[in-house]
Amino acid sequence: MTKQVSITRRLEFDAGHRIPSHGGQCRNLHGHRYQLELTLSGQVLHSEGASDDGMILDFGDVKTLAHEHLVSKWDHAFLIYRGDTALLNFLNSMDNHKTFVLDDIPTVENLAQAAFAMLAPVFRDCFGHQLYLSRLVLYETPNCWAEVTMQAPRTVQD
Ligand SMILES: Nc1nc2c(c(=O)[nH]1)N=C([C@H](O)[C@H](O)COP(=O)(O)OP(=O)(O)OP(=O)(O)O)CN2
Ligand SMILES: [Zn+2]
Repeated sequence: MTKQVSITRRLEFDAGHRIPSHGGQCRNLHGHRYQLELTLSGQVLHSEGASDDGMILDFGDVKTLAHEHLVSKWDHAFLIYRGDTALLNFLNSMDNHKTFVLDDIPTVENLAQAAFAMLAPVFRDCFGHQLYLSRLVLYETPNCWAEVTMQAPRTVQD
């Protein structure tokens, strides 16, 4: 059996959303402080004297990349389904409103999948390290979350 090593970095951001078809409270405009956990799996670098010796990827680089490719786009934005047209038209009528349009309703399941699609290519073998995004967990509240996992690509398994 092959040993697998992983690291996890947690990030947080605030965003607004609504689930337009929801039968309960969630159809109302509201927001969450989302918590994101990114787990990266791969080879631990052995390069004596290098800044990232002994690491899969420097936690600082995980944060920088996640911020650039996801958190900066979603933090303090309203995450809206493109089919939620009345609200989308209203948000578009506001000067410089930060709105992020999604192809699916912004449930935590769909947001986690969208985040995974945005981040997986960013971390795949980044900086020439053999690594990949193996798990993403998105907490909508302390009690509610969704998780996306991915098996090792062949190059990392072998
Ligand atoms: N499967 C899903 N169910 C619900 C989602 C979702 O994205 N996926 N979203 C919501 C609401 O938007 C909200 O995020 C959760 O609200 P709630 O159930 O009230 O969660 P709390 O943690 O605040 O509940 P407490 O009972 O106060 O702990 C609803 N459902
Ligand atoms: Zn919500």
